[in-house]
Amino acid sequence: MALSSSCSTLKAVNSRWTSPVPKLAALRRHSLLPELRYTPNVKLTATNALRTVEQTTLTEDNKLSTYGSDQEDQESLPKPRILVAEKLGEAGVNLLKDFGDVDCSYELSPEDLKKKVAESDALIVRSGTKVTREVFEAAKGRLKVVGRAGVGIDNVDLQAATEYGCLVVNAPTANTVAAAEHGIALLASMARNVAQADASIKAGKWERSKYVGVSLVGKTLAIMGFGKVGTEVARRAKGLGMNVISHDPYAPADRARALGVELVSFDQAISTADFISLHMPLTPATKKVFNDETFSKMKKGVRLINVARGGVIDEDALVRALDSGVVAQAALDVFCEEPPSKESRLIQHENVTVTPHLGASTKEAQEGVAIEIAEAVAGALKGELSATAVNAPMVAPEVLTELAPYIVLAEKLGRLAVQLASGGKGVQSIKVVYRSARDRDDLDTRLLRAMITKGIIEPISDSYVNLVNADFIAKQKGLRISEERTVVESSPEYPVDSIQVQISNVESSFAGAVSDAGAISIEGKVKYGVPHLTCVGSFGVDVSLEGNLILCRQVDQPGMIGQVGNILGEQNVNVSFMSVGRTVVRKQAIMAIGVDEEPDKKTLEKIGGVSAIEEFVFLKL
Ligand SMILES: NC(=O)C1=CN([C@@H]2O[C@H](COP(=O)(O)OP(=O)(O)OC[C@H]3O[C@@H](n4cnc5c(N)ncnc54)[C@H](O)[C@@H]3O)[C@@H](O)[C@H]2O)C=CC1
Ligand SMILES: O=C(O)C(=O)COP(=O)(O)O
Repeated sequence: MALSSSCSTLKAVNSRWTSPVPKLAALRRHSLLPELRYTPNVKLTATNALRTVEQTTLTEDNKLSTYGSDQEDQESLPKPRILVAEKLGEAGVNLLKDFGDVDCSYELSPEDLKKKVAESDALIVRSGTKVTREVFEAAKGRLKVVGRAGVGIDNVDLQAATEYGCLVVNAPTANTVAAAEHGIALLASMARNVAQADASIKAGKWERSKYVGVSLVGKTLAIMGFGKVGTEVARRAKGLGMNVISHDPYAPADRARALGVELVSFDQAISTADFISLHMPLTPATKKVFNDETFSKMKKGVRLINVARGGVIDEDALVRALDSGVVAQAALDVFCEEPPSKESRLIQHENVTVTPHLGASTKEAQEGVAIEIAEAVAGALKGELSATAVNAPMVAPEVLTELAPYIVLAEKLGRLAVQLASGGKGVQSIKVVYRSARDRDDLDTRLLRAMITKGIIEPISDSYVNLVNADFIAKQKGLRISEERTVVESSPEYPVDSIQVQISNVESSFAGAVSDAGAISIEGKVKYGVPHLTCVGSFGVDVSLEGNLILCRQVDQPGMIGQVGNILGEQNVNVSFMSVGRTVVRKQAIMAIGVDEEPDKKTLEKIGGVSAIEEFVFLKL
């Protein structure tokens, strides 16, 4: 099929892999993600552009290499090669075969995987294949898409993928029910000793009194992480007559209420539950969150189910809790190391039931996941935008160059705003106000909005947010993000004068950040290319957004800067910036202090102990 250079439909673009196409350059101009396909050695791609922009090193060469030249026209193009490295449902494989050359090679050694990716345009994996930096290095730019046939992407080195310009997509919805059902299966079989009794009877024994179980009805189940899987577990546990509570600092209370689930604090959840089921992602904040200290707060005889990720539990501490009887039983589908060592005391413990990461392993889920990932991978190879892309912004290079410092500002404002929110209600309603001298059509705020969303969501989830998936993720998380433009009389040479992020209907950990209108409100500007915080609540400040930040609200009186500066100095914490903002002289002021290091708890307590300081908060940027 021949295409003229005026062809602009996606359908025409899509035919590129299935039939000889003479005018490659024409297609490149119309593809939504052209750089994913035709520039194996590009320095800047849709995927790595953001990283490049964050480092503000976009060069003219980069731009040229992204879009190439018309000299690369070819007479015909081969089909893309897709390496499927783990068992994938047949429907998905067939879908891929319609589109490319599919190589299903399972259980490859790391060395063989590296050899194969050098000849593959796409790679599809589940949780058993580690897609490391070495894999991307070995691919030498050939690998354009990695598809994770499932939710968790902790086995893919996303930073390396981004650096190598490789798009990563996942299949976040098709295995939700399967994971929830497995959680319920483990809950019920653990309570009734099904696995232990089965092993006993097969060993020729008949031990009826040894395997007396516990009932579920009327018992309290704490669901840690009220996301897609947690919600489905709650629905099912309710049907079993259990009293369901949940801890999820970011879940909307109305969604929980609708299911008759009470959202409670972490300590309340673990100290009152008879059963605890884990459904939070593995993030730096949740790593080993179940440890000696938290086990000691649990009700003696609690039962634990983990279908999320092994890394949220300190496995040695769990063995100690099982030995002491604090945890009566545990049912585990996931482990810090998979497969776990045969000698693992945890695996061998008589009160532990284990399955080999089977949460997503139902016929139905695997067919669903296979189709979801096959469509995402094929779509990405065709140059379409993917709703489940986890690392791919796509904006014209010249727009990226101009927006670079504002992108950094936007993410930092999002990150700061969410850290100022507290209380059990969850963040739901966010308003972004851009003040700009530009015409509406002349300012593309998608990337800025995406970065604010990223800043808000990333500290509380393992979702990776970018231009492609920001709206999708925000919607999934129940976030409503509205944007407003205010025209100001400044120079249209600069795209944005200021960005304000407001979060309404939440309590704040820092009352000074709440505006007269009752919303958490912070505003920032770019000054000399550097993002600055310029307003907190009703207080004007001016502090560069680098390192970390301490905000103090105090009585406006002399000597405050000195006192706090001395406390930080004594602990060798370097102050990078300091700014004081006040509304009425000698009444109240806000002090914004930029610090290079993270002060320890004692230092922060000392700051809080200064008599004129009414409140303070430490924020990570
Ligand atoms: N065993 C298996 O085969 C499977 C495991 N999973 C795993 O289950 C987990 C949950 O998956 P989904 O529900 O699809 O994800 P999700 O993103 O829909 O839900 C995660 C929830 O955890 C919450 N959360 C974040 N930090 C938290 C914290 N510190 N404390 C409490 N809650 C917190 C989030 O707000 C979110 O609501 C993931 O880690 C996923 O990889 C998912 C499918 C199958
Ligand atoms: O989707 C997930 O996060 C899972 O843990 C499922 O993993 P799997 O695809 O079965 O290896």
